[in-house]
This record gives sequence, C-alpha cells and structure tokens, in this order.
Amino acid sequence: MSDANLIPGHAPARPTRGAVMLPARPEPLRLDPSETAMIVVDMQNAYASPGGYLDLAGFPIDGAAAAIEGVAVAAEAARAAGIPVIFFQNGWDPEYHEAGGPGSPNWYKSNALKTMRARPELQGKLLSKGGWDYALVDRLKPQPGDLVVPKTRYSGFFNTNIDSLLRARGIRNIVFTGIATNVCVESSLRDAFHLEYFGVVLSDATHQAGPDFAQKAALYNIETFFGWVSTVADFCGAVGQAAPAND
Ligand SMILES: NC(=O)N/C=C\C(=O)O
Repeated sequence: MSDANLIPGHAPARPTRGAVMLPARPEPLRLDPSETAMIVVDMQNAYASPGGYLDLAGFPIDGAAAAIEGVAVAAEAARAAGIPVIFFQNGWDPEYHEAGGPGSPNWYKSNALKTMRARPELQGKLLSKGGWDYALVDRLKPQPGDLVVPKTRYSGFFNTNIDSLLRARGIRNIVFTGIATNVCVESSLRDAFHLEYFGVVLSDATHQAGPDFAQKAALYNIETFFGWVSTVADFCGAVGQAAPAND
C-alpha cells in the first residue's frame, strides 16, 4: 500500500549537508544525516549473550550474534556520516525498586522478574545496574561522542530524556537497531511515531524475543503502520554517499 507519488521524510527547516535516499519498505525514505540519529536498543548481555537473561528465561538467542555484528557495522557508518549513536540500556537498581512491585504490571509481565522469582539464586543478577547482565556487550561499547540513555520500561521514550536529547539536536529521523525487535525496539519506534519522528528499523541488526513469527510480525507492524524497514547494507550504502561529517 505504497503511494508512489509521495517520498516520506522530513522537509528540512534549515540548510543541511545533503539528504540521501534510504532504500526501505514500503518505500524509500529520505534521510538527512544532520537530522538523523541511530538508536541501539538494549544490546546488553541480558539480551544478546549466552547466560544472559533472555537465554536463562528460555528465549532463543541464536540470531543475537549476527545482530551484534549488524549493529557494529551500522554504528560505524553512522558515526562516519556524523549521525549520533545513542544506546538504550534497560534495567533497574539492584533492589529492583525501579522495576515496580505488585502494583505494577511490569512485576507480572517482566520475564526477568519472573525468572528470578522462579530461581531465587538469580535474584539481584538479572538486569541489575552495575552487573554483567545489565552491561552492554563488549563488541558494542559506546565510542566518544555516543550517548547512553538508561530506561526502566520497554519503551525508551517512557520516563527518559531521549525526546529532549533528540529535539535539541534537531533530529527528525531515527534509525532503530537492537534487541528485541518485537518488544523494546517496536515499543520505542511506536512511541517515536506518536512524537512525529520518522522511524526506520534495520532488520538484520535486530533479533526478536520469541519465535521467528514474532520477528516477522514486528517488521510487518512497523512497515505497515509505524515506520519503515531497511537493512544494514542499504543504510551503509545510503549514508556513505552523504558528505563526510567534518565537511
Ligand atoms: N529489550 C527488550 O526488548 N526487552 C524485552 C523483554 C524484557 O526486557 O523483559
């Protein structure tokens, strides 16, 4: 259901270095690097490493290694084009006050909290600030100039300063990567949509929590209702054509 006469993308209000066209579904998306940010969602040991929360909770993480490489490649291309790279980092204080108690739906739905209730020896280990599970994976440590935004719920736009950080930089387009496509990536992209950001997900720099159909459904939802879907190679190809960041 693409409208061939329309090219989505924000019309810049000020002179910019030059927009590029990102091949995407359901149609190409116009990206101006100076109005674009890349968000890396929750690439923590909890979600991407053997022995992390998702693995311990029984979710397959077989695609996580490929997603890590996809994020690394896309982040390098983003930095080279002057596109800010922002890491979301999900978790709570070691006593789990920020997770919410029985008065919060998060207490019932968080599979990390459920896993720790079922296995008390894990208490204090999963998604606990300062711990290994909470840490970003070694391969994706933030570089100078990158930003890190902690969050306590699935959407990185809930109770965080991300909207202020983006608006202060004139950002209108957000390139999403990370884990999990169907939970925190999709939640964040949906909230971004409602705040008038143009969100595009790089499908091969993501991985789902759950069966393969969860990945397909999330990408379908994004492509059809909330944003655009592209790939790491197309993103690198497109932003590689932009003028160098130090021009
Ligand atoms: N980062 C995520 O998508 N998280 C998914 C589940 C959870 O945090 O429990």
